[in-house]
Amino acid sequence: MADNKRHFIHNTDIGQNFLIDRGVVEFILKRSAPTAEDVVLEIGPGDGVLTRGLLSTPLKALYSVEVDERLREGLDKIAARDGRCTCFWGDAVQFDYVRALPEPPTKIIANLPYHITTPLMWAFLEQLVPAKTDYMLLMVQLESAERIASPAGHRECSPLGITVEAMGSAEIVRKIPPTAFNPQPRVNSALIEIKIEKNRVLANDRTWRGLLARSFTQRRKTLANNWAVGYSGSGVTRERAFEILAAHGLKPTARAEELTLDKWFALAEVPDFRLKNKNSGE
Ligand SMILES: C[S@@+](CC[C@H](N)C(=O)[O-])C[C@H]1O[C@@H](n2cnc3c(N)ncnc32)[C@H](O)[C@@H]1O
Repeated sequence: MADNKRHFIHNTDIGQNFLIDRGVVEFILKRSAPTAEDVVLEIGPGDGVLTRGLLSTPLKALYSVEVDERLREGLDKIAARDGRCTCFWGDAVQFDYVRALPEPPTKIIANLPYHITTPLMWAFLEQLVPAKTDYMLLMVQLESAERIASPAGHRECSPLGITVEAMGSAEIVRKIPPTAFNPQPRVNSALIEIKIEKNRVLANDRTWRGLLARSFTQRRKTLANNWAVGYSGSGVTRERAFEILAAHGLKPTARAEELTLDKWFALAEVPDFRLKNKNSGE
């Protein structure tokens, strides 16, 4: 591994900024505190710095998903030394977690490849939260962390952040400077902690996802304009949009970023916005 490490050429196009600050690894382990009951998923184990740290805790099993085969030798050695660790190979966004993992993870603890943060988070919410996962501690770009932790009604809020808020909580627990990584990323990073407490299948609800996606299509435009475009196939005109807004105590000029979580839940009940769920038999 040491020899590999010396000659390894990091591919920063796929987020290969490896953690070198031991203090940050220790912080992640202390904060996430895996117990003997925890099955942990790590995305992008890389050179294994966090993987080895996680294996120093009493966790029951550790599954990791890595895309870069050049890292296979080092990761195979780690797995060979500790039977609790299994590495899967492939693209973590396309990965079929439910079928491939022997057991659903209770926790996801990872230093994510930043360029795929949003699709990965949706994959976790769609596949793993309904199965078991109720805790995530993720290293992401600071800007993404701020968006995810922004509650509905806040300028920076987003469909992903609002969905996380509806399912539990998201908190930035530590900001991390570029010097914690090799090579250093051009952006600041943050550890975001997500706790799932309710609405575990919400991310699979097509009506909810469709409403948020269509409402935020052009975030500086009014909801009436976005709905008239996004729901034109369902017959939602600007006039009908004004009626829906008025019925919910909202101004005709309301924009997606102004709505509270209660309003989103109420709007998701409006028949005009209803989309059938896959496999619902409806
Ligand atoms: C930020 S590095 C983290 C490496 C290591 N865990 C650490 O903390 O230093 C991100 C890792 O994700 C891997 N990666 C990038 N894209 C991926 C993808 N689509 N699926 C799985 N792993 C990916 C990279 O190869 C890299 O090892």
